Amino acid sequence: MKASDETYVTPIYILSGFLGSGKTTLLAKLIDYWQEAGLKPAVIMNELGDVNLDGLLVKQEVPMEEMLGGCICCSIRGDLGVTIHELIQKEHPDLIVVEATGAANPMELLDGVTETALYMKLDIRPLITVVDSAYLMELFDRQQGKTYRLMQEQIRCASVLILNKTDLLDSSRMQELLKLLNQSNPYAKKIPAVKCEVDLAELLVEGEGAQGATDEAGDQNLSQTHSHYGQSDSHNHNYTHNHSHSSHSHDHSHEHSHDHGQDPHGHDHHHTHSHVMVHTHYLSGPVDSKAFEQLIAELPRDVYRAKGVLTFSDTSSRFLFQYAYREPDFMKITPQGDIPDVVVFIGEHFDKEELSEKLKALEAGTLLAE
Ligand SMILES: Nc1nc2c(ncn2[C@@H]2O[C@H](COP(=O)(O)OP(=O)(O)OP(=O)(O)O)[C@@H](O)[C@H]2O)c(=O)[nH]1
Repeated sequence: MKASDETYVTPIYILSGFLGSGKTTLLAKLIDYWQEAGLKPAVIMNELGDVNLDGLLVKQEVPMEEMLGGCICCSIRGDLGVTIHELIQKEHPDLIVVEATGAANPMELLDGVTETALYMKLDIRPLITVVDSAYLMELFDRQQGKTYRLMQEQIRCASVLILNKTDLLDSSRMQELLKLLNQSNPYAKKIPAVKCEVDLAELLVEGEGAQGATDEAGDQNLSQTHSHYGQSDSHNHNYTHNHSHSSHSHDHSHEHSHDHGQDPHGHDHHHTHSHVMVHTHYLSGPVDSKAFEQLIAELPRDVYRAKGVLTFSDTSSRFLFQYAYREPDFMKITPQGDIPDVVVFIGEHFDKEELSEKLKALEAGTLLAE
C-alpha cells in the first residue's frame, strides 16, 4: 500500500524522554534506517523555545513541521491534529515521528494524537521513551520533585525504554537503574545504550508489544499491529471529527499554584512541566569561546538544558552547542539558510535576569574580566 493511497494508514511514532536525554540522536538514526528501507519519514518537532535547533540535525530532504514556542501536550496541543493533517496532505509520508519537547507529558500527547486518529487514518505506534540514565539516577538519589515525577510519567507510558547515556554509569548504578525501571514499568522492553546506538529493527519490532497481531498483510516494514493503547484499529472507523478541542481540554488553573517543590497534598498534576522556564538570547555577533565556556561552567544547577548556534571570535567555524546533564558539547556546522546566533536555556526557576546580564557581558567582551 502506498502513502499516497486514500486508504493508507499512516504509522505515527512518538518519541518521549526528558530534555537532553537523546531523542534527537535517536531520531537521526531512525531516519537513516527508514530511508535505507526505501521509506519516506516525516517529522514533527516541538520545542519550548522559539527556535528549532534540533532541526539542524535532521537531513534537509526530510519533511519537517515545527511546533515552536509552547509545549505540544499543553498550550499548542490543539495544533497537533492540524499539523499532522497538513503533513499527510502535503507530503504523503510513509510514517510520521513526533519528537516532543522533553518537558511534555506523554499521556497528554498520546491523548492529542488519539484524538486526531479519530478523524484521520493513523496507526499510533507504541511509545518510545529515551531515558537519561545518569540524570534519572541522580534525581532518584535526591528524590527531586517535579522533574523526577515527569521522568517517571515518561517511563510509565513507554512500551520501549532506551536507557541512554550508560557510559556515565558504572555497573552497580546500572543494576540500580534497572531495578528502579522494573518497578516503575515492568512491561516495557529495556534497552541500554550509548548515544542511542541500538538495534533499530529490534527496537521497532519490540515496540509492538505482547499483542503483536498483525492485521495488514504484505507490508513488512510497517505492519499494522495493535498498540498498547488500543488505538490501532482507528483506521477501521471513519469518524467525523465533530468534537471541539475544548471538550478535551484540561483544567490548567492549578498549574501555577504549585510551582515550587512537591505538592504536599499528593495531587496528581498532569502538567508537571509547568515550572519549566525557557530563556532565548539572540547574540549580536561572535563571542569569545573561553568566556562562553566559563559562562556555561557557571550555569546554575537549575538550568539543565541549553542549546545554541554560535560563532566564536577566536575560531573560524560556526558551532552547534549542546548542554545536557552539565556536559557541554560543540559540533562544527555549516547551517543552510539564515540561522542566527542564538542560545536557548531551559531549566526550573533560574534567575533569567542574572543570566541575561552575563550574556550581555559576554557580547561586550567583558565577561572574563568580571
Ligand atoms: N555522554 C553521553 N552523551 C550523550 C549520549 N547520547 C546523547 N548525548 C548527548 O546529549 C546531548 C543531548 O542529546 P539530544 O539527542 O539532542 O537530546 P534530546 O532529548 O533531543 O534533547 P531535547 O530536544 O532538548 O529534549 C547531546 O549533546 C548529545 O551528544 C550518551 O549516550 N552519552
